[in-house]
Amino acid sequence: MGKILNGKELAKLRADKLKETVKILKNDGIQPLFCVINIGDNPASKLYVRTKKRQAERIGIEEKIYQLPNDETEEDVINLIKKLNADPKVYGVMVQLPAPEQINVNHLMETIDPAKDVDGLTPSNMGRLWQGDHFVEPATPSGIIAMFDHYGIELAGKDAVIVGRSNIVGKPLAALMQERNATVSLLHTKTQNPEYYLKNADIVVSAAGQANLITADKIKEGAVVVDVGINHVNGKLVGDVAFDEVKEKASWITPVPGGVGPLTVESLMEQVVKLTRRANGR
Ligand SMILES: NC(=O)C1=CN([C@@H]2O[C@H](COP(=O)(O)OP(=O)(O)OC[C@H]3O[C@@H](n4cnc5c(N)ncnc54)[C@H](OP(=O)(O)O)[C@@H]3O)[C@@H](O)[C@H]2O)C=CC1
Ligand SMILES: Nc1nc(=O)c2c([nH]1)NC[C@@H]1CN(c3ccc(C(=O)N[C@@H](CCC(=O)O)C(=O)O)cc3)C=[N+]21
Repeated sequence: MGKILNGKELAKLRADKLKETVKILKNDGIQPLFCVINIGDNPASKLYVRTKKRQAERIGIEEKIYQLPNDETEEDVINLIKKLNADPKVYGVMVQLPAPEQINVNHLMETIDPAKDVDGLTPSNMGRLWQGDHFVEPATPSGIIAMFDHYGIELAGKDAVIVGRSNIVGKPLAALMQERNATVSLLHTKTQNPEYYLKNADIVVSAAGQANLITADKIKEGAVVVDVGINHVNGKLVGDVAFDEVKEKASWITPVPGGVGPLTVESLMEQVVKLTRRANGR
């Protein structure tokens, strides 16, 4: 039976350490502060923004939320980002995704100062990630790598499959895992024969947003299974993995909730502190 990759517990461990670092900064008069721009009234986004704020407060980080209406223009959001870029008290700027359709997310990402890019999603930081010379990492991939490190899960030479190729999860995670010498396949809805890749994978990461996508019959005995998916089925929060059956076949598995989610939030806080320190030359 698979052992549990306890993201919640690891997130707490890392947060306690980070809190100490923040305490030292604050003693020296440096207050880590980041801003989250949330456009529209997507209930899930509002929940995430609140979860982040709670976690930030626990660590001693200030989070300022800019809640914008659903019909906000791209130009207005860009102007807000420019204002935050210019504010020396602000060390991080991020846009909660998804954004309403009148907004081209790439245009927003191009506007965020790469030195304040806590989400690691600006073109230059995404580019650096693939060049192997990065400073910030997108939160979810960063949390997943921290989890592999903590539990001693070796990536070198392993066959890894990531289901989903989004800019916030699949693509940056592929960069980080291949940097650790895994051989990475990125699967998506046009993949001809997903079963072929999954059956051979030593490590499976699912970030598709489809409940029960990964069942026991699809994976290799002893695979490491990481579930990024967040789905609501009959009022219950589940991932992409059929947890009860897959845990019998996997060597390691993340639960949902309590797996990747808490690590995502914690990793974001790590990036806020990293950028705050860098901006202050420490
Ligand atoms: N726990 C956490 O911290 C986080 C959780 N999430 C969750 O992860 C999930 C993915 O989010 P996000 O990364 O934003 O991705 P998107 O929702 O933007 O995209 C989903 C990706 O999965 C692919 N996909 C969907 N269904 C299948 C399928 N049946 N077979 C193969 N590929 C499939 C899509 O392929 P195509 O490109 O061809 O459309 C696409 O690349 C969501 O449930 C989200 O809520 C996201 C971020 C953080
Ligand atoms: N610019 C941007 N960056 C993101 O990183 C980003 C985003 N936009 N948009 C949405 C997704 C999703 N995401 C999650 C964060 C925390 C949990 C989380 O804390 N989950 C808890 C459960 C929460 C609950 O009960 O609903 C858990 O899995 O244990 C989940 C998902 C970040 N995302």
